Amino acid sequence: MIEIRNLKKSFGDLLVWEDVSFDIEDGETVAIIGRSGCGKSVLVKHLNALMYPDSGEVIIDGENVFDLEYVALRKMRQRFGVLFQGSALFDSLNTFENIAFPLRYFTDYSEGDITKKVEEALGLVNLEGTGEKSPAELSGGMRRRVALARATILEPDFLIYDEPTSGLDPRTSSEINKLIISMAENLNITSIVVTHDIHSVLEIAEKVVFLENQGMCWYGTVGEMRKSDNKELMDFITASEYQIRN
Ligand SMILES: Nc1ncnc2c1ncn2[C@@H]1O[C@H](COP(=O)(O)OP(=O)(O)OP(=O)(O)O)[C@@H](O)[C@H]1O
Repeated sequence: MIEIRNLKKSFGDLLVWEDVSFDIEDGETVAIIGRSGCGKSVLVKHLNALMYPDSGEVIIDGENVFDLEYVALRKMRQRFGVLFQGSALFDSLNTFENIAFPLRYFTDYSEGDITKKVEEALGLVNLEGTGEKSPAELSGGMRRRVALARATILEPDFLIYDEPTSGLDPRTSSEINKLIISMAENLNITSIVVTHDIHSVLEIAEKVVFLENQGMCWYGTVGEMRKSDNKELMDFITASEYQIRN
């Protein structure tokens, strides 16, 4: 479980947000939504202490991540996988080597074990037989799936998705959303998804954190969001041009 308690972050005179508090239960999928620049990416960087707050705590399984020393910090960070915006694959490596990269870097698995794990991972994202292809030969949706296989290859407890469907057409976005759900279920991963895409939120998330006006404007389940009369939240959703009340 991740407990976010009274977080405040500023950069010089710029207050990004303050008093952000919410919980992420094991195995659940939480969406972080809000306008461009409201501090979604900054918030998720606090979860594994890639950024430190002005004040507040992030408690993972009882320990405040901002108190951890080098070895414990490294260990905690290894519990996180990240799916970066735009996939961030290594163009010079083929699909197999992109997925194998974290195994080569962080483990001492034999070549046979690496091959077995990468092939399993390719199967999980429905990309069997594409190991030899370079990222340039893949479609946007396929690249996203390779990135997902790479982000999960070390079997993280927590997976941060930064705009996982941005730039994809609705059908491909839906395929990625289904994979996010199946990854969460099959690998028992707790997922934190930064997104502008309300349709994705409705498809994949159990809880929603809405950032606005330098704070956490609304937090609740997707079911509660459908019925909410929070004006800022409704304005944001309406602006997203999606009728959730239908
Ligand atoms: N390292 C940094 N130093 C200074 N300011 C920063 C830094 N990182 C982010 N910011 C500022 O903090 C604010 C929040 O940025 P952040 O990237 O978290 O927004 P976001 O909600 O993820 O936006 P988007 O949806 O456009 O990706 C922005 O004003 C940004 O310029």
